[in-house]
Amino acid sequence: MLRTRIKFCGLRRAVDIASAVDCGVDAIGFVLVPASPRFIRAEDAATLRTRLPPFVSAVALFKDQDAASVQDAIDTLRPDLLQFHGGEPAGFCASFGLPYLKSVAMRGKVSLKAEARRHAGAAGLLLDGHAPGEMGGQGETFDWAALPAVNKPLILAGGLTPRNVAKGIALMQPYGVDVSSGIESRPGVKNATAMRDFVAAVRRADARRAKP
Ligand SMILES: O=C(O)c1ccccc1NCC(=O)[C@H](O)[C@H](O)COP(=O)(O)O
Repeated sequence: MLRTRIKFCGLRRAVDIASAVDCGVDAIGFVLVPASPRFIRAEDAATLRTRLPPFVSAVALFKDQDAASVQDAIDTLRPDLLQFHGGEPAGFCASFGLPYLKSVAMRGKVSLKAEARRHAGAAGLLLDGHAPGEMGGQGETFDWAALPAVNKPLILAGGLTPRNVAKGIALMQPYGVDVSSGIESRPGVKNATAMRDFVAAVRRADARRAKP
């Protein structure tokens, strides 16, 4: 059976980490972008990271930060995966020697094939609903349609909620889904019921996907 991978992003509280892990999430994103309302210091993220059991990954998010700040945060948090949300070139993203996701702002004209070529070294592309240059975590969807075949895992993000995630999975058949504001009470404060409903909706969509 297909299993859409699930990442919850922008967690800042131990209680939210515990709820997310209980739901069966695959990855937790820590937003290390100082301008974000979900910003968490790498030291605090490292403390929360100790609560992640085996097979739940820690993802460190950055947006247009300099190499020294990114490296400092990596040294402190020791994430499994990096996620770059700005205009970072492929060479910069790859220079830290860790697998990375590159976000693609889906507002405007985008060629996913060109992005996949540009970021040939990326572990995957994260398709987000905001405009180029904006921060992620805006709760904005984009025009969902069948995805072109690219030789990279594609992660659907941007404005997902427990109510619409099944539709996104059915239309786009992504490798994974990523959600932040759709499972929040307010920025950085997650809602346990919404987290549970989100995972349940993904699993129902997976069960439908598996049917011939
Ligand atoms: O969440 C932020 O504040 C943020 C700031 C700067 C760069 C990225 C950020 N978040 C990324 C994400 O949370 C997700 O990858 C994605 O954008 C989905 O967010 P949402 O539309 O709120 O579900």
